[in-house]
Amino acid sequence: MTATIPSDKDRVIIFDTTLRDGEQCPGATMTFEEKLEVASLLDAMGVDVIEAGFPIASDGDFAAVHEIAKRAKNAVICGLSRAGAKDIDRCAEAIRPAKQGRIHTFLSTSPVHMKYKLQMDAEQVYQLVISAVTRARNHTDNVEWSSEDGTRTEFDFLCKCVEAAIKAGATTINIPDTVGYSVPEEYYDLFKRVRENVPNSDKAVFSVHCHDDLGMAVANSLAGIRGGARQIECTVNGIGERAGNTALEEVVMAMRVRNDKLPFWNKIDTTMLTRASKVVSAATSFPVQYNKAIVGRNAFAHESGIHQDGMLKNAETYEIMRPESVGVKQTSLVMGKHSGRHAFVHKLEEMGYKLGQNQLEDAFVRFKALADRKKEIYDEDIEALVDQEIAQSHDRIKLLSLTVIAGTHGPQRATMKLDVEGQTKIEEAEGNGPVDAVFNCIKALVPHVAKLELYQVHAVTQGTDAQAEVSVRLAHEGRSMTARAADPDTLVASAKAYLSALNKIVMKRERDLPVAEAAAS
Ligand SMILES: CC(=O)SCCNC(=O)CCNC(=O)[C@H](O)C(C)(C)COP(=O)(O)OP(=O)(O)OC[C@H]1O[C@@H](n2cnc3c(N)ncnc32)[C@H](O)[C@@H]1OP(=O)(O)O
Ligand SMILES: CC(C)C(=O)C(=O)O
Ligand SMILES: [Mg+2]
Repeated sequence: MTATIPSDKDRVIIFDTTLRDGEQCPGATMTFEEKLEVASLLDAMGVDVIEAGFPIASDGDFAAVHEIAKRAKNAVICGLSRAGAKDIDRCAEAIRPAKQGRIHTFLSTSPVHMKYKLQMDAEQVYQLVISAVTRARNHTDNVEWSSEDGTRTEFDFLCKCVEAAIKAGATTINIPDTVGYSVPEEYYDLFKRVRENVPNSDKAVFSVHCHDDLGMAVANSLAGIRGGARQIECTVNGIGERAGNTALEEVVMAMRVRNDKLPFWNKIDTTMLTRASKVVSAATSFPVQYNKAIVGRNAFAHESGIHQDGMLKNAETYEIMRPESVGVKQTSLVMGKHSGRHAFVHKLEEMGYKLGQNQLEDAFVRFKALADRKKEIYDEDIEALVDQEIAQSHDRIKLLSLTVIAGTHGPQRATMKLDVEGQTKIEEAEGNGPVDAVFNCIKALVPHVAKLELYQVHAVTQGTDAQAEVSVRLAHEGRSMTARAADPDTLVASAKAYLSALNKIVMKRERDLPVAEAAAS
């Protein structure tokens, strides 16, 4: 097999605008320190161009761009500016310390933007494109020009502006889908046609910049690359104006995983993607949706039994990339109501349990019952459940059912059904509180002289649906018997814990006496 050497013509420049377009979305403002942290991570991750801010916007934005420009080791540091002298000069000053700096100047070219927003005619816009790029070019030879609202721009006018911008010295031409309006075929076509129609198009790198208003930012970006663009403007976690920008982690992994259909490459160290996502989420306080591609908490998690079984047999059954490739330690098989026996056994083995077939079957039935009632099943839940299963397998007294009436109007009343050595017994009792009623039921069903020494309740995990773990200590014949039981219902856990302690007493004596006598003695 011959290894394919990636060629420069297929190299895609990753232009990250998390700190500029990303920060533009309401609520995502980052502090100076947070911006430095994000920039340093992007630089280390292999991002080619970091758009660090919009220097004319505020002194804070200027300072952040300036400091990032000083610190960047590898990336080109870029600042955004409108098409005016003041903006461009301020931007040039901000990026000055960078080893490699870029001025990114933009101007709207669509009829609606020109008429209503800029209140300029096409000729004025055309002249302003030339003067802005020329001014930027006087500061640096790395100039990007964007035709804002490019996808709603009249085609001939777009080509005319692009040609003029390149002639004036722009080295990168960005045609943004500013309002997320385009569809992949159309965006592909746009780049193909602009590059074919603009005579000097070979003198610039073309760039895509997509918004996700119709959920097509990633698909559109990749279509633009197929159409000849070689720079993708994107943000970590896809944050940005309105519905956001193209998600960096998604385009990067799409090109890695589907290189057969998208034969392009980039320099990103993909093992840093998850960390970048977490850092940006923390800096912006924007949570990452659980099912977000690549970096969502469920991106490598499986709860359904059929999927878990497949994953245990071969990871390729349900995963198209390895979690390690994006910096996630390992696939997680989440135990829940959709899990099956294969995953349950695997989980038990991981936790160090080896159960016999019958015990396993019982534990699985109880696990399913618990999962039906509880949103998240933690390892501690399974531990409590299996420990109980093991402890109860030899029990002489078993709880069959329990109903308790509690509330503000006492006395509280419990109805309990027990299996006592194979015999079903039912009793009803009142008490001073529901727990007392439950324990009185037990005393009525299995009369005994053991005294309750301790009763304690803990939550196994957090949340109002957490299992309650109850400890009970009974004093009998000068010795204490302690037992624990867990259940999402505190009263059921209380009954089970009491019965478990009682069972221990009974077991001690059962070789000599029948159960009722043993308990009564
Ligand atoms: C598609 C995009 O993402 S574009 C980038 C959007 N990002 C931002 O706007 C964030 C930073 N912005 C800001 O801090 C402020 O808007 C500033 C500092 C840039 C300007 O503030 P102000 O001077 O108060 O103007 P304001 O924001 O109210 O209006 C924008 C002005 O810029 C003009 N303008 C808009 N785009 C451009 C452009 N590319 N080139 C020149 N002028 C432009 C508008 O026509 C309007 O001009 P007017 O004042 O003559 O009507
Ligand atoms: C400034 C430009 C590139 C932009 O963000 C857009 O058009 O969406
Ligand atoms: Mg944008």
